[in-house]
Amino acid sequence: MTPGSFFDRSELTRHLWSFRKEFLWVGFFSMIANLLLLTPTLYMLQLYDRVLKGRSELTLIVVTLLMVLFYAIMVVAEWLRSRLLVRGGVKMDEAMNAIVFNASFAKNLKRAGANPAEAIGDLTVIRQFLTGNGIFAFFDTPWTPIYIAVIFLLHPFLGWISMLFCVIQLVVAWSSHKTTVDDIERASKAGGESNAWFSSKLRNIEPVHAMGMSGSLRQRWLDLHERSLAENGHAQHKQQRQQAISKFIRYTMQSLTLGAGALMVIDGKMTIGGMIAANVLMSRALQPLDLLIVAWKPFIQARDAFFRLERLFSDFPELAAKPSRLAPQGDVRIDSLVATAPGRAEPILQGLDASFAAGTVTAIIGPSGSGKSTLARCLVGAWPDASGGVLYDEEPIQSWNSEELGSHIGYLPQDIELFEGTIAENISRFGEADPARVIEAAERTGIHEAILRFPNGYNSQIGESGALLSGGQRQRVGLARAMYGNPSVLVLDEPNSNLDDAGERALSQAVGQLKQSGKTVFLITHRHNILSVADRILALRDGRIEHFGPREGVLDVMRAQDAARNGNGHASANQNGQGKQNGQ
Ligand SMILES: Nc1ncnc2c1ncn2[C@@H]1O[C@H](COP(=O)(O)OP(=O)(O)OP(=O)(O)O)[C@@H](O)[C@H]1O
Repeated sequence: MTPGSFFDRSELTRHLWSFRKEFLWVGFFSMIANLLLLTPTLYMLQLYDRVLKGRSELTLIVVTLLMVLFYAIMVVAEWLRSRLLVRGGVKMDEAMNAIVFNASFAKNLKRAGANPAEAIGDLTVIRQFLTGNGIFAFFDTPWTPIYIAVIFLLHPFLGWISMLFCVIQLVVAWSSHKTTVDDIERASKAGGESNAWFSSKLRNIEPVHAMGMSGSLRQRWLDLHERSLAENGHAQHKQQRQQAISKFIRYTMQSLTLGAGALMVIDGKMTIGGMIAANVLMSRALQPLDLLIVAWKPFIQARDAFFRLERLFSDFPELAAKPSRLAPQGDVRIDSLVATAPGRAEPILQGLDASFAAGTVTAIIGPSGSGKSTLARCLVGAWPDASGGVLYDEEPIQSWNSEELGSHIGYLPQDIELFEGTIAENISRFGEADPARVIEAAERTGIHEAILRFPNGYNSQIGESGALLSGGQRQRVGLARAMYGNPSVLVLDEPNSNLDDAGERALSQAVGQLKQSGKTVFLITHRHNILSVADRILALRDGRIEHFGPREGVLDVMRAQDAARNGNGHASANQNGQGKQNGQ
């Protein structure tokens, strides 16, 4: 069998198609389970119409044994179909999770504002739908007509009544679902918003406490919470009213079937056994319809999740692995680099050109908001929405295998961004830790001794985002992570912002060693004492290069400009050297 056009339309549908065998088996077991659901009806008919009339104990034993056997087969069939679906769901998850991870990773890198865990959540929603009870409704509902057909065999009048009742049941359940679904969704959204708001404030509890903000924040939360309570109350009220109506109609229908059967018995058109059997069959026929209505919402959620994932895969397809290359030598060039943040239209960097030879240290300076961190992100390829380019060894950064290149880059972001785990795991970038290299990196940043003083040394857990470390320790662990494995290029965004004098000395020493071993280092800083280790300075202003050249030359020009701004106009840039240089 080849996939039909629907199953051929995307990677996701092709994966679904690969589970067709499992679905066929589930259909087969559903058929057995549903046919054997007729067991109580048949048993009852045999008891009333054969055993009791004939007063035959042997018949009773035989039909009872058959009944037990049928129930056993039915239960095994139900168990097997559940097992198949659970296994299929897990297999589907396993087949898809790496692709979902990569695609959602690529999406988050491009659009920082998007819900980061949406795609993983979507995969879970689909798996839960496929392995939950809801999907059985879709396998069981087609059997409702069979039950009704058997009722028709008992008596056509009862058959018509049961058909009518099924339609009523569907209409009632559907209208009750329709009346309540929006309110339930609003209530759950309001609850989620109120909880999310509360949790986000708990994460920043210290300033809240220190600056006495809890009263006003509590008032804001109470507003949200009260809205959530009101929405919940409203939704529950509607749900209960609908449930009462449904209950009334269901009980009435059940008894009316019995009453109609009794009428048939009085008229001599049916046996008592038939009357009771029809009643049991009626409730069997209605059961999958009930389940179908309950399963409808998860089905819609799974369908939406499915389409979202399809869109994600088509927007961020798995790219063929880029060819392996030797480690970069460390020559970096930026070529007419125009870059902006994900989701922002106006460019932040406005056409930068510069080259940085291996074995040089460049300090990137400039006022707040001038684009230093943006340049750092472009240099490490974290913000790929750039035009122009960043080239490593004269090859565009996009043409490198990003995981391979990443192992040759050391990056310390401004917010440091450590991960929950041990110190050793963080330093070794959660790869296979080489203890000697972990220690070497820690020693370079001067934190080795401090780590040894922790109760579990390098195996100490650092908590979420490194919360159990001090600001300076976090920064040094982040620096050690950047230096781990001797990368060719290091981009350190404000590496000394939390360091004490000893830390700064260790950093300067480490940068000196990196330079000597031919590494290319970028230091983004507001603090001028670290500038002494830089060979060159690149000064940014409003996303453009204001100065770029040897350290002393640029510093002289800047001093002259400062002096001119402060009224000592005689110290001009021309007297003092290079002005804007080309970075040679
Ligand atoms: N994620 C983002 N989305 C939209 N705009 C951003 C984003 N990140 C930065 N910007 C904007 O880009 C500009 C440059 O920011 P950037 O962080 O690169 O500056 P910076 O020179 O590193 O500043 P600082 O010295 O304060 O860290 C700022 O105007 C900022 O508002």
